[in-house]
Amino acid sequence: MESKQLIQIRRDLHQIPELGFQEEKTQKYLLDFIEKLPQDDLEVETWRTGIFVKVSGKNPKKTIGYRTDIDGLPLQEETNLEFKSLHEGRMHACGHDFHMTIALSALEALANEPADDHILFLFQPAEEGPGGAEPMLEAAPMKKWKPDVIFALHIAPELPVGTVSSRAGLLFANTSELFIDLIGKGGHAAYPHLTKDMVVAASSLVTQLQQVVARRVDPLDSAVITVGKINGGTVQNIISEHARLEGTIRTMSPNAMEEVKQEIEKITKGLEISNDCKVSIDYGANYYQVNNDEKLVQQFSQIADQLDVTYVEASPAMTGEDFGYMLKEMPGFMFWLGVNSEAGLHNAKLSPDEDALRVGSSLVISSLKQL
Ligand SMILES: CC(=O)N[C@@H](CCC[C@H](N)C(=O)O)C(=O)O
Repeated sequence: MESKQLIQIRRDLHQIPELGFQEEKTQKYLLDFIEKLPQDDLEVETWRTGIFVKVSGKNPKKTIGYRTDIDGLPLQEETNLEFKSLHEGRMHACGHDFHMTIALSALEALANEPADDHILFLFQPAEEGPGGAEPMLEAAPMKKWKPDVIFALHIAPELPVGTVSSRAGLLFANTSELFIDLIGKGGHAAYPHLTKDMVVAASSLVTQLQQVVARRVDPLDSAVITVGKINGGTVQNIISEHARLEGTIRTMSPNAMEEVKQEIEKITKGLEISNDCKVSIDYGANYYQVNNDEKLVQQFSQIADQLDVTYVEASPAMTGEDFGYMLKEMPGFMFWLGVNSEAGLHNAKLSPDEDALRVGSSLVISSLKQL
């Protein structure tokens, strides 16, 4: 696909970001594109707001899967791009517009000239939440066309264009969302002794949660607890009877995740006693770690080399990806694609360099033909 078309597709998709399992316009855009491709070797099935596309191989010995995520984030874009998001409070701030464009360009190349092996493209909803990969694995088309190996990419703002990065073994962390509600007793700001102030309890809880990471997790292992949002109270002179924390937990092993959760439960039990309140915890969506297959990563690094793309050994990251569930079921890998943006992932000013589309596209097409 020409650079001009890659850029146009990316910009079209950038303008219509939608949240997990609400990607109706995105699905329609993708289906319209797929419908215009040569259909001889294609089979297409929709699943919720996602899509499976199988391209039959000429001399198949296996099926290679390629997955892209398709959802956006609940974030108001703050770039001045002429093609900025048309959806208020929604943004492709995690690069899924890039991911989808590269998948479409690879699909077009394969539909025009099928590889030897069967190729299965997965356009997966809800990566940012509540998680589309795990239920998509149970979908009938996945059972029917189950890949032998599978791979995916993620943009990396901190890497220059022309660079990719990956590693054998653990690439992305285990994640769990964290929602904590605290219920006490509200009242007049001047009579705190007659209330159970949940703003004070929530503040203390945020600090105590950081102690789990600093004092409960083995320093040679690692974990993150981030509280991204706190809600509580109505006005300045009313003591709040309710507060809510929203956050995420990240660990390098499923065991560490269980340990962190047990510690959080102990702390909240203590908080109930010391603040005379009720605390409830909801762990929301949980993602399994991304574990890359050593042999496939090595093959991929050689393909990058052939295309004069610089391959850099990655360190494990605390980002999460529900693609980890797919890698639990079949061998494969994920890699970072350098897109050189000063603003990082989940930042309202993220602006990846569109030259990376060409690099990603040629790498994915070559990998689909050679793995
Ligand atoms: C690549 C990336 O940024 N992924 C997200 C996955 C979100 C998982 C879930 N909603 C959570 O917040 O735990 C990430 O935040 O790492």
